[in-house]
Amino acid sequence: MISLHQVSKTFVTSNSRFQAVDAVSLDVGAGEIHGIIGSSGAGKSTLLRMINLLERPDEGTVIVDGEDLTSMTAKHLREARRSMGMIFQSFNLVNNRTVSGNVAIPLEMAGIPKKERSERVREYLDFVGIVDKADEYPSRLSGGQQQRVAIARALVSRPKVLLCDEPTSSLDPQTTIGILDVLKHINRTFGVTVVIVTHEMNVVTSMCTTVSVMENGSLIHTFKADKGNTISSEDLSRMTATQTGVKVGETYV
Ligand SMILES: Nc1ncnc2c1ncn2[C@@H]1O[C@H](COP(=O)(O)OP(=O)(O)OP(=O)(O)O)[C@@H](O)[C@H]1O
Repeated sequence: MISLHQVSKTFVTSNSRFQAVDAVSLDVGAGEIHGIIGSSGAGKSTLLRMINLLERPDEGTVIVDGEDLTSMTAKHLREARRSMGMIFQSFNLVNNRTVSGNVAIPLEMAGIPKKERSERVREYLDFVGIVDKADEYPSRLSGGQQQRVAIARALVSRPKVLLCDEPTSSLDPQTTIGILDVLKHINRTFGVTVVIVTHEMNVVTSMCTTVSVMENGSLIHTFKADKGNTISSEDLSRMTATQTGVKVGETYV
């Protein structure tokens, strides 16, 4: 479903250059839940953002669902991006729009008629369990509820891929479990391929079927779970703390 081939990214500022991602190749199969772990600054978010070309790689190719995003025109890329949803640690909701108004944004941009828009918004708010909050504003919701709105907004275009950048890092453990359940449910119900950047051990062990470990911009290891299972903590424990950047509570494994 996702194939990154030798992608690299260097950030250039007025007085420095920093290679965040260095010739990484990665394949994520359809229906997988793929974790990206590694210590802070290893290049995880940059790699994730290259999948939908929020960061355009300096070199290499990005192929999603058989299409080479790196060689597309801007118009074609905008269309291709509709098959990829994305959620963030900080939710990124529009505060002066209601919950429904937020979820409707991708449908408005795609020119979906109002009646169909309302039905789809309701369907996905129902799916994430917050249809009763449809007319509230984001500031009146808890962090977990806000992330559910963001998930509904990412799903409403019926994407094939969901990119998650530390989606539970600002949530408490109980709320995290609820959000992970929603993400697993999305994967099982719609067959959506999920790629998730995380620092949290329970995210990896409770849902990931494959995991990439990044260090200094390179992909240094990939784990695959046994068929039908998720990655075990024993597998991860073979890596050193600095390599995985994954923590249980405050303890790195
Ligand atoms: N837009 C940018 N301009 C300049 N440098 C950047 C930019 N984005 C990222 N970087 C640098 O690239 C490196 C990798 O960043 P990235 O966010 O991908 O790491 P990460 O592994 O996700 O880190 P963390 O776990 O702390 O979020 C960091 O040193 C960061 O400062």
